[in-house]
Amino acid sequence: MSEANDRHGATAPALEIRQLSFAYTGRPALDDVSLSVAAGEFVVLLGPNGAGKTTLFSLVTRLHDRRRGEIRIGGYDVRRQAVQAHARIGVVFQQPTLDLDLSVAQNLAYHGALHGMGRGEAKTQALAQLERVALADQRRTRVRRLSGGQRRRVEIARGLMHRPRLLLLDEPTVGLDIASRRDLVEHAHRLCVEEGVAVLWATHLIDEVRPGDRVLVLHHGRLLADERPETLTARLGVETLGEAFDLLVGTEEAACG
Ligand SMILES: Nc1ncnc2c1ncn2[C@@H]1O[C@H](COP(=O)(O)OP(=O)(O)OP(=O)(O)O)[C@@H](O)[C@H]1O
Repeated sequence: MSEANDRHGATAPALEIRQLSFAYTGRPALDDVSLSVAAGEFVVLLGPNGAGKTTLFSLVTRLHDRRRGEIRIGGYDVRRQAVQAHARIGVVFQQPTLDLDLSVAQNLAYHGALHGMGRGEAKTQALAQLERVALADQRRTRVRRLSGGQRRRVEIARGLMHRPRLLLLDEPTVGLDIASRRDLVEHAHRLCVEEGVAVLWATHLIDEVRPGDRVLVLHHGRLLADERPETLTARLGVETLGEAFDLLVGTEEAACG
């Protein structure tokens, strides 16, 4: 979708957050967070439980809205230009949100209708996205019969049906085995390279970070690092990203993996 870029210049980031702060009934959950994700970029939002990752996603998607700061998607302000902004986001939530008693295709058709897509367009997009995640031949299967990894792939296909430029994934590998986790990480990287989709991947698992990924370390609602693993380890004078993470957030809260 180049419309946002046409209007806002080719350099409009897929996501831009400026000085974002948010509190749940007086308790700060995000404190002055600024970040930007370029078009087609893969960025890991790494933080232990309670760091504020889900809260940040909730503010981008406007599940919560009482906050300070600015959020733009593809150059569009999520409050003042909500329709344009939200047409450009796909989301895979931490908790699975598929209807287990519907088929894969029915789940995707429902999403297409929610996004105002015609039936024909929704069907075409659903098939194209299911092919990308190698699940086209399962489209008539009830979701209940799929494995955890397959369900997550269906959610990614669904999140991309309306052709967003930014895909938010909130701990998408929770509960999956190692091979399925690796497949999902690889798939998300391919989306960036082949489709130009920007991906913000939230996790507490260090082993989901790949060399070359940009890593945002979030802890107690504050952004403590925004750099490549190799830059971060060199800056902190340690060997591994795990050691760097321990130093930043404290060993007692260190991510596993
Ligand atoms: N609805 C809520 N009401 C009050 N406090 C909340 C609410 N949701 C989250 N919090 C608190 O806000 C902080 C950030 O939580 P958040 O869920 O955003 O973190 P997270 O990084 O996504 O963690 P996790 O990986 O455990 O989901 C935590 O201290 C959490 O207890």
